[in-house]
Amino acid sequence: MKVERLAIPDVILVTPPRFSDNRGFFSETYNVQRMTEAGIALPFVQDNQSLSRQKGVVRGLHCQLDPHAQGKLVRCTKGAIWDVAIDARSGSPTYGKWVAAELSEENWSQLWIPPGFLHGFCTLAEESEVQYKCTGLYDKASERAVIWNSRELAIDWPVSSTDAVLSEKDLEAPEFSAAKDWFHS
Ligand SMILES: Cc1cn([C@H]2C[C@H](O)[C@@H](COP(=O)(O)OP(=O)(O)O[C@H]3O[C@@H](C)C(=O)[C@@H](O)[C@H]3O)O2)c(=O)[nH]c1=O
Repeated sequence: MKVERLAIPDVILVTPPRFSDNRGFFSETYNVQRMTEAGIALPFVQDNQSLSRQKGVVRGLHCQLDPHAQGKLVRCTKGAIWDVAIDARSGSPTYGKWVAAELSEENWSQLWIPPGFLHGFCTLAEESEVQYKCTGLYDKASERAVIWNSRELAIDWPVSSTDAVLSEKDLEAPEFSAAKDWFHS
């Protein structure tokens, strides 16, 4: 399995091998031993899947507060997304910094986003399907969001503000400064 630490080293991009033959392919998309060796050691308790019909759908930037904070292992099983992780742990040397990776049906990569990070993605193709494992259960009261195009983060999104498609809830989210006390490193 290919393992790459990104510019924020706690964020890890992994690419499990795919074994192709005349029938199609086989892949171990999660193996606790290999993921632990790669640095993804927390136990997962919930699996999620979402489908976004259009290109330019933006979901995020989301997190849950402690004790319901979630680490997420994200992959794209159909289409393609641009996946973003933002360090929201105040006191961290990379606080307020972001990293991104393209995840697609084709490149088969997965992005590990630890607890204490905001997460969001933008679809690069129609009918994009995203699946992710979470280390914490959904807890509605603990959910928090930051506006996707927060000026304070200057994320280099592959979609313009006029073309992006967001939920009403996400359009009402505050700037990143609202997140200053959400997590501590
Ligand atoms: C996240 C979540 C939502 N829901 C429900 C609430 C709501 O009625 C419906 C849709 O929820 P949302 O609009 O929040 O879905 P979405 O905008 O796709 O939210 C997701 O975005 C990405 C970026 C993440 O990182 C995820 O953790 C999650 O926050 O699904 C659950 O039942 N369980 C869950 O774990």
